[in-house]
Amino acid sequence: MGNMTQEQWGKLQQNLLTTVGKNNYATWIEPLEFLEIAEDVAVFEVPTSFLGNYVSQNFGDLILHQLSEVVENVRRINFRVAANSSQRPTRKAEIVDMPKEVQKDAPAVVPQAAREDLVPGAPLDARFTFDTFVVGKPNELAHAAARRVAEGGPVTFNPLFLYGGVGLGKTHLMHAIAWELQTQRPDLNVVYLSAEQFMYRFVQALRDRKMMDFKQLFRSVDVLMVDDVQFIAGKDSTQEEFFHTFNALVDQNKQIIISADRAPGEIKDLEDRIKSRLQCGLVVDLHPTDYELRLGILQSKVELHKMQYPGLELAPGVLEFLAHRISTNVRVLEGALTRLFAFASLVGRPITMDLTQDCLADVLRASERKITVEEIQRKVSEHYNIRLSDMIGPKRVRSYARPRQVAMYLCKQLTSRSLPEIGRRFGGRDHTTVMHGVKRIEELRVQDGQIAEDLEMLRRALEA
Ligand SMILES: Nc1ncnc2c1ncn2[C@@H]1O[C@H](COP(=O)(O)OP(=O)(O)OP(=O)(O)O)[C@@H](O)[C@H]1O
Repeated sequence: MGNMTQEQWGKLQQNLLTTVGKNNYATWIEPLEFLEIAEDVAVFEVPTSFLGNYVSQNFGDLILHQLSEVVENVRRINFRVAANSSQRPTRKAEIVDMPKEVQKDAPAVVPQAAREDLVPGAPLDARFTFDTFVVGKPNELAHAAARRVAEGGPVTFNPLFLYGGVGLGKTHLMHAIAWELQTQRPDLNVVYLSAEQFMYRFVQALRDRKMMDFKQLFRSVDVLMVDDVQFIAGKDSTQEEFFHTFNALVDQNKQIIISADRAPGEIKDLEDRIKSRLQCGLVVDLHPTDYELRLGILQSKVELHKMQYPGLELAPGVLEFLAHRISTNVRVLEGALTRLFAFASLVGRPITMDLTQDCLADVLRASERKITVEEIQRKVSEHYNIRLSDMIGPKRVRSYARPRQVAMYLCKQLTSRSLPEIGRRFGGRDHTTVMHGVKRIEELRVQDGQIAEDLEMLRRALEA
């Protein structure tokens, strides 16, 4: 039988720190208090049984191995939960200044879902599966990446970062991944929640002095999905905690999936170190829908409505009309269809073109297409295969200058922006520069067949 002094345990902890990394160490090893070696069992005190179980499963062998180099005949480790652990004085990690989110952003009453201490995830929507997700050109890459992650195989890109405008299917894809993983890999602990819920839970843990539980909970998931991460921009303490959670999981090679309404680099008030972390894996965007995708989505949703309202007739051309006219986002498209079916069934008439126009007059008016300068810049930079930042930036080489002029020309043609306004959105250029650019493209349009063709293609893509 051997024994170990606190000093030896201190040294051993140092070794463990280098082996498991700073984050894991702070979360899992530091809270262990060495008590004694009784017979061949090394006994540690832990603040919660959860921590004990986790350490035992994930670091047990490692600790045992390192212990056996210092003391003879240790064969097992035992974790004893500290008596009165819930009333124990707060540990170092829990003594945190209340962040400003607590006073400023968090509501006085934390939503019910956020109070379920031991369940970090939010419920999944049963309708959001891969089966119901319609794939088209604008979302095929995001869909393929989501499918890959949903296989639950070795982590190849971490994180998967999905971004795109409102209502384009980010949440749908994330839920689909979660459903699929739950079926294929029930052994994995998959957690989905919005960045807002992450913040509520963090704030609640601070208030209740349960930061250790919070950290353990989030660091023990196998797949973490955080929706709408732009929400934590400007919320310093939440960002800080998110960053640590993120790093701890990446260190353990656990899959992370993040969504946002824009690319990581474009989220304002998000710390640079987080931005760069978010860009480390695969960043894919969901493009605005095109006509074919909208029609596909409508056709698939119509099947459900027909089941709900059997016998309701749908005149040919109505879906095509809606796909053409409502191009804002899928949520609006779905809402329009639901309303149309409900209305037709109430008045007991078939869904004709006339009825559609009556019933949806406001939606149709509201979604009259307004093309923005940003959309034009994006489409044109994609078309010429240059980065958006180079199009807007100061470089004057021909390979950037020509696309820039094309984009300026299209802004003049397709938006109601003035020349000085357009100049401002192209990196603060003068209106005379814009004027020159527009003139140059007008000339080239006549002389150069390729430019004329590019312009036509871009215009059609923007007006789709
Ligand atoms: N490709 C698609 N196929 C089928 N349904 C879709 C598709 N894309 C979006 N939807 C539907 O559109 C609605 C909005 O999608 P979702 O909530 O996933 O959007 P989001 O990108 O997360 O938007 P937000 O930025 O508002 O959170 C959902 O009902 C979803 O099922």
